[in-house]
Amino acid sequence: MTGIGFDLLATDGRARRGRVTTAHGTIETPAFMPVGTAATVKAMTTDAVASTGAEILLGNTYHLMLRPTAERVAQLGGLHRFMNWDKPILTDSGGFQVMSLSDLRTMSEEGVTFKSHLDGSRHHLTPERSIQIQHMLDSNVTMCLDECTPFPATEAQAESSMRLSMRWARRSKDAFVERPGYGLFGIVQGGIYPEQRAESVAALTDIGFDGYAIGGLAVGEGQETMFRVLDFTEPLMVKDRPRYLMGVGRPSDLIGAVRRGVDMFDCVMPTRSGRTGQAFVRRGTINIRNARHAHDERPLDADCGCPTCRSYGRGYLHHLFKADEMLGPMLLTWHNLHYYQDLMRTMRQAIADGNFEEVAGTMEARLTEGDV
Ligand SMILES: CNc1nc2cc(C(=O)NN)ccc2[nH]1
Repeated sequence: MTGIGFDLLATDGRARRGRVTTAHGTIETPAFMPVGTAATVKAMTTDAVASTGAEILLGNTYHLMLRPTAERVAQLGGLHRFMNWDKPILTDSGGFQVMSLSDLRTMSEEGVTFKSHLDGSRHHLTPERSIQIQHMLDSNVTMCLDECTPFPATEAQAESSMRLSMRWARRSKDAFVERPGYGLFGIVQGGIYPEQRAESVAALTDIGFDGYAIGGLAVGEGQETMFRVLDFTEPLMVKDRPRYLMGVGRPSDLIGAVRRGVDMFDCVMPTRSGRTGQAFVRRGTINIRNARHAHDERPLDADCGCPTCRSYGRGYLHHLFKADEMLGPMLLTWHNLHYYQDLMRTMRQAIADGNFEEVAGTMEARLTEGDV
């Protein structure tokens, strides 16, 4: 196997059931990737993450290049060894974080220069450097360095930004070291504009990648617009390679995007909001800090089999958050990641069974029931 393998196992409408094969194991798709920003999925051990059913994690190049540096991670055996995760890892290119976290950024044809949000030190990221860093991290899935076009953007701005990203995609591909079980994904840009998205898909397909991400979404455009962009972009994409929708999303986003042919997702929602006391459940969301949970001995979700729901009541979880006890964020993170994996597992089974629309429709209806 050169690069990353992908088998399309079943389809149901535009929804797809597949399997990605890497040097560190396989990933059943549709798949959700927990975000492990600084070589840790916050508040979780890697064993706990594996117990939720996650088969692949996301690492952030921006954070790791600043601290502890890619050289240090390589010296300590690569990201798998460093963080004790022996399954697949996808790393992003750093581009999105540079634009959203760093200070004093200057963009040029060459790359992006920025100051670290940690200590103000200056750094330079080019397609070549980003690919090299991801190689040093021993990432199974490397992402091209691109520019995530801001929202809103005029069509001319989206076109110019996308074309820069396509030139960087070519440079990323030229810098990538091919290894069996390791792959490089291109990233489709083009804003909300059909012609720009089509040009980007064609440019990336012509270069040739192991998988294709859809970038530039979940940047404030709203769910309806995001789905509309998927509706005219996904049909243009090759069917024999994974599609990865970056930064998405809430449960209703995941259901709608799987329905539209997306295979892979990453999002900080289950982990970040878990740490703030927000639990995702089959009937919507619960903010455990709300006083109405103080005396409630029920679990977060009666249909959930996670360690949190098996052993702890809402009243206890409410107490942990009010007392600012670290077990609170741990237990809610664990529940949310488990729930997200249950959601993906349910969708995988429904596509294989040929009843995706019925199952998805039922889940979407329950999500709006509220009063959880
Ligand atoms: C949370 N929303 C969100 N949108 C993203 C878009 C990109 C992208 O276009 N990278 N090239 C990356 C991460 C994202 N996260």
